[in-house]
Amino acid sequence: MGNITNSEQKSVTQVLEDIQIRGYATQEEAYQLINVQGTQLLELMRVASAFRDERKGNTVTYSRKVFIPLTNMCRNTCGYCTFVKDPSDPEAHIMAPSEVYSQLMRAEAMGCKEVLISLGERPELRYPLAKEKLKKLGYDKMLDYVYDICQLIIDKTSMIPHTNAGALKFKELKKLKDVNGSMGMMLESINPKLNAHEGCPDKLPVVRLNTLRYAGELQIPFTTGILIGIGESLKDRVDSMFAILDEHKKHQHIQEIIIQNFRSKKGTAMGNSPEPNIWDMVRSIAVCRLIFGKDVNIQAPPNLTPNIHQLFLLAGINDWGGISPLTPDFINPEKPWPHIWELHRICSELGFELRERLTVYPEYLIDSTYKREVFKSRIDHLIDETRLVRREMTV
Ligand SMILES: O=c1nc2n(C[C@H](O)[C@H](O)[C@H](O)CO)c3cc(O)ccc3cc-2c(=O)[nH]1
Ligand SMILES: C[C@H]1O[C@@H](n2cnc3c(N)ncnc32)[C@H](O)[C@@H]1O
Ligand code: MET
Ligand code: SF4
Repeated sequence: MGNITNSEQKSVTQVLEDIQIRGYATQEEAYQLINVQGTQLLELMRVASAFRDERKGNTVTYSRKVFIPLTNMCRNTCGYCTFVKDPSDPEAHIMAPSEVYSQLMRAEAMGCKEVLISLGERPELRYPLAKEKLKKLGYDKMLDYVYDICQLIIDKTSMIPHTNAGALKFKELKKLKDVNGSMGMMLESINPKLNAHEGCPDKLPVVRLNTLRYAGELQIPFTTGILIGIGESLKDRVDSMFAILDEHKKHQHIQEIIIQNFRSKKGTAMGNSPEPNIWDMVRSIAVCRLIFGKDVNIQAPPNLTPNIHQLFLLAGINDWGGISPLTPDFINPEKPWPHIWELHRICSELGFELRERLTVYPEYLIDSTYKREVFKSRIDHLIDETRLVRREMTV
């Protein structure tokens, strides 16, 4: 790790000047910046903020969404997750199409434009009971059901699906691409040895990185990110960001990076693990901004750390992600969304303007191979509604 008192190293001020001139940070520079303190931290935040301002102006966005937790059964057992339920748990479920449908109707009436489908990964491969429940709905594989639910959303509503089904194979992504505006999966961390991910085949970094690569090859506008505070080192944080950058450089498809803080929950393997502090978040956001440069969209969830939203703005985010007027964050249900008017106030106090956006960022609709005519007209219509500035849309 970079040691800021090492006489052979450039000063933080010098490093930040170099980054400003070049327009992005190198890996060595990021190692040096990920742990800065005091005034140097303020300098880091100033440069990260300036990068954000240069391309995003004072606009900060959010997506008005409804969350559909299609199933909470999962073949993984992440040490931080309370969303996952064992099939023997009375709360374990697969949502029936009629349940999904009635939520969709409510969401549309409330002005939601994104449907976030988020679910446990491949439960049918681990649990006979999950397989049986799925069979009753007429499916062998959970992902085939996901496809049909996305199709239902397209057919019956004006909302746009965004699926986060975790690690997926090329063929699975290829199929889901046609029925999603954008898709997502958190890398979590590049470190393959975290206790948090013991016994989680889908959390192996190589498997997650493959998913990022396939999504790139398929030109799917993709949301990914890292979890802060699950046992990774500071170096791991930087390395995770560079692993994402490598994939993005190949295919320019990463529409958004989420810097998400681990929240410790009773009853989980990590129930007694310490949570990251706000400065871990601030440094990670600012360093991420400097690594990825001015164009990238950086999101930090507004419900996982109440009361310090303005620090995230000063660290360089330009997005709050999905906020729902209807459903809780099922992954962190004990953390309510701030009211949208409250977020408006928080942003405007610092001179930022909060605007609604769609699940897919308009500048990422650049793939002329999209055969998804349905999304083009829908997105045109919704963009008018959200007052979003259309930036060089080519479709
Ligand atoms: O409510 C949530 N939304 C999550 N979202 C949705 C996010 O807030 C936005 O609504 C979408 O990414 C659209 O930009 C994710 C999306 C991804 O693609 C990958 C991971 C997440 C994680 C969360 C999450 O933990 N909670
Ligand atoms: C959908 C995403 O939610 C995140 N996730 C799951 N559990 C937690 C938690 N306790 N705290 C913060 N984020 C969490 C993971 O990063 C996953 O990829
Ligand atoms: N299981 C998926 C993942 O971890 C999405 C939902 S997590 C509660 O990436
Ligand atoms: S975080 Fe996702 S992959 Fe991990 S146990 Fe929960 S639902 Fe499964």
